[in-house]
Amino acid sequence: MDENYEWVERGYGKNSVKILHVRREGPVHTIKEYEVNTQLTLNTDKDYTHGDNSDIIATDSQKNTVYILAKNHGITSPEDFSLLLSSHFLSKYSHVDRAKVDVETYPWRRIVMEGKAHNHAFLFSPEVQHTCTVTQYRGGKPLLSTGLVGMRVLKTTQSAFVNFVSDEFRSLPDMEDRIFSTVVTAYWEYNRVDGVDFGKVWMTMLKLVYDKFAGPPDIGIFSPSVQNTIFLLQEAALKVMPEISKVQVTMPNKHYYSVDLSKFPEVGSSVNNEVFLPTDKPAGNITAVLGRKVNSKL
Ligand SMILES: O=c1[nH]c(=O)c2[nH]c(=O)[nH]c2[nH]1
Repeated sequence: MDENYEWVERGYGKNSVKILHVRREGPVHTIKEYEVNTQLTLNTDKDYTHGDNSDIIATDSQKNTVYILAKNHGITSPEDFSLLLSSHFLSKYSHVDRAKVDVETYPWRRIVMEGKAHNHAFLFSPEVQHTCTVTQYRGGKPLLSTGLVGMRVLKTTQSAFVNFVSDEFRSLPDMEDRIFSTVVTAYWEYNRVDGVDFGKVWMTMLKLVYDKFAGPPDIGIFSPSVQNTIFLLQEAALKVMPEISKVQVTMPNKHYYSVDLSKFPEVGSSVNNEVFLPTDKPAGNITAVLGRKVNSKL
């Protein structure tokens, strides 16, 4: 390669390897459906610079690896499966410098009929997506991040937005009681992967989203802003899950504006707290990453 150039990024793999794994324990079956991306970075660049393929682990072989490891080891969680794949690629091929694996899960849920869980029938339940990414360098610890993605929620009260900057650009009135709707996305990084129950962490994060967005079923929880709700969720997540090092939460503010019906005499009241205009775009884009301080004891 010309001495004026250097690699900024390099790697190759198979994207969107679709797999359904069925675990059969007598009549009770359990399924996992995933889309897996693999990416390997080699310690040589001769494949790119010289057309020398002798070190290439074909993307087709990477795809086969996904199926073979699933068959031989089973699948418990996307995190465990990604870790299995990344460590396999590094231990099997000594010329692989970095392995990266992404998993997107398909949200199947066991069907429950009259309170009884079905043995082998499932419902596609796309309320919330579970994703994860593992990046592992040779000789290094795997860096694992999990995503809780696309969870659309709405509440009709216990949300306000007042006392923000008032200047010549402001048209929004103070809102003491408004609709709050968002699509929650949370990504969190683990500070360790050994002995972690990833399924339990996932369920805990889901419960915290309910706790901090919705609150108790009868009275809810007050939100003075999307920013504050994001922080309360992040703080609670770091508090109750020591295995998490940082958490990014994004909550686009999907606005619902009260329709102005004040000019219509046939509408008895000038107050309208029933009819709203859903406004998906533009949406407020509110996000933050909260991490632990270096040397933090918590
Ligand atoms: O919770 C909110 N935060 C904002 O920053 C903002 N900006 C806005 O127009 N509405 C809202 N709501």
